[in-house]
Amino acid sequence: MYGFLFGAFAIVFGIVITLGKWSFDYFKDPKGLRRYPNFAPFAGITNIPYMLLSHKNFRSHRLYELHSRGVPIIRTGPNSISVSDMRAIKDVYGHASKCTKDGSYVVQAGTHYHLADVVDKPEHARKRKVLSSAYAIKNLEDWEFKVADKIERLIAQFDKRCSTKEHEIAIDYRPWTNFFTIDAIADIGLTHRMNFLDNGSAKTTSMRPDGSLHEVDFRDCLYANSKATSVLSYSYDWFQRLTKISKIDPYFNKLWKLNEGWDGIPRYLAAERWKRYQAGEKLDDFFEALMHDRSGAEHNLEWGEIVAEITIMMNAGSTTTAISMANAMYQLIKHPECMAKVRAEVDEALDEDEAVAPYETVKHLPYLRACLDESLRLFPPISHGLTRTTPPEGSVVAGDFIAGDTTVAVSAFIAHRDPVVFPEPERFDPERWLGEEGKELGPYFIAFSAGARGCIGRNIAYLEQTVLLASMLHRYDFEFARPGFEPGRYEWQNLHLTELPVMIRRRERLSEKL
Ligand code: HEM
Repeated sequence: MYGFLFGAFAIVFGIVITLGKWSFDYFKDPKGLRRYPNFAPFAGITNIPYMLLSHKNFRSHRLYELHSRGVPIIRTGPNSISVSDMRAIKDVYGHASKCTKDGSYVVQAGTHYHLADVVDKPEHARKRKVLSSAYAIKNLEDWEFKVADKIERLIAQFDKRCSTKEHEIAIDYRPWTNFFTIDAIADIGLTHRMNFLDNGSAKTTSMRPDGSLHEVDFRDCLYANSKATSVLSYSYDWFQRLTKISKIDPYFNKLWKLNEGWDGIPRYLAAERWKRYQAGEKLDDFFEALMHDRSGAEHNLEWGEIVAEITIMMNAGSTTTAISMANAMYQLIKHPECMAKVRAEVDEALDEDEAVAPYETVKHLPYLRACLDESLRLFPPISHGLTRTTPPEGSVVAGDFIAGDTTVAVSAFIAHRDPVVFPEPERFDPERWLGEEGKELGPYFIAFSAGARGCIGRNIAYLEQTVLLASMLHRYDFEFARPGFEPGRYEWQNLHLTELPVMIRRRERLSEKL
């Protein structure tokens, strides 16, 4: 009885002390952050309101509403701010910026950092050098046949699912874009066949730490990680404890279990590829570039680092591009005048019976690229503000001095809606990207972030998106399976669209020839 009372008293005492300290820090305000409005009550005292926002809502949309009222800097947590002023892009992410990735990357890292979560600048530069040969445009064009192979497999599936005058079939385009990008990156990166396109499913093998294997769903596992970390990673100091505590909740418990399945997928893929490497197979892929440079000098990476790099490649290398492909198709179906224009451009460039668009032929089609960029502008697959910390001496961000070790973030979703740079920001308007005026938008387009930590996979993303979209539009007509369809949007670590139910028909001009 006394033990129970003592325990309850200790918990209440702990809560009171913690709340007291948070409030004391808030009013003491050593960094001068109280001058910025809180996005919600208590946001200046604790990260809990932002974590709740992240759990329940589209956080960048909420911040956008607040910034649109003419507030350039909003406090999102005791030590974090969201900035909508476009000058902040250069100050926070630019090559000359002294800001670095912040604690949210550190708490989510595994035993070894990978290219995307390493914070230390020299260590990042070392990794980027190793990986840049793998991601170089030269390799990329050599690997185009791997992408073309995936297009052929997708076409084989879509041909079977085409609607006809007699028989209408609705398919969800969204998962197919994911099967496509996962199959493609596994082949480019590891010469591994996932066969998701052939199977129409993301079932795959995961390896437990003890080496035993089990079957999991790639997308379910990866998205579970994305959902859980998009909430909990905003509490840096408490992340590990919250991860344990959150397992009491059935929702989070399920996510963390699925996340174990996710950890096992790159572990399995790395082990399989390693066996082939050990057996002396010479394969032309990303893994080979991880092992040694072009002259054959070994990189001698630790096993944990190799698995970490494969993890980020399979994650960042598939999810973002798949979302982007589904969004572009959604926008084009929704805007038939843009669809007609881009299709005319593609048809003009391709032979009538060409099924897979060669990259060389379609990569410079201006309207096709403009459609992709406009879709990325409106719904950037990484939409939330990427968190950076100011250097210890502080830094000027958008004209304001921000004290050292403060988290600052500019959301692509918000920046891309600045009406001065992007007039009528909610309008899908590919024309804005054309000509000289279009080129001037470059510094404000941050779908791939910017500076030294900008996306290394951008070339792969454009290769896959351009070839896929051109091939699809050349072969099929698309329409929403439900007239007036609008997708739901979930913002986890990525901004997902729920589904994209469409009907596909072989274009008459082409099918007549068969
Ligand atoms: C449309 C597709 C893509 C979009 C919108 C995108 C977006 C981004 C963004 C915003 C970042 C910065 C992340 C941060 O600061 O936390 C990033 C980094 C990165 N992306 Fe992508 N990405 C795409 C495709 C890819 C692909 C296909 C790959 C790999 C094959 C890839 C691999 C990476 C890696 C490794 C980084 C970390 C780079 C570094 O810190 O040096 N991405 N990407």
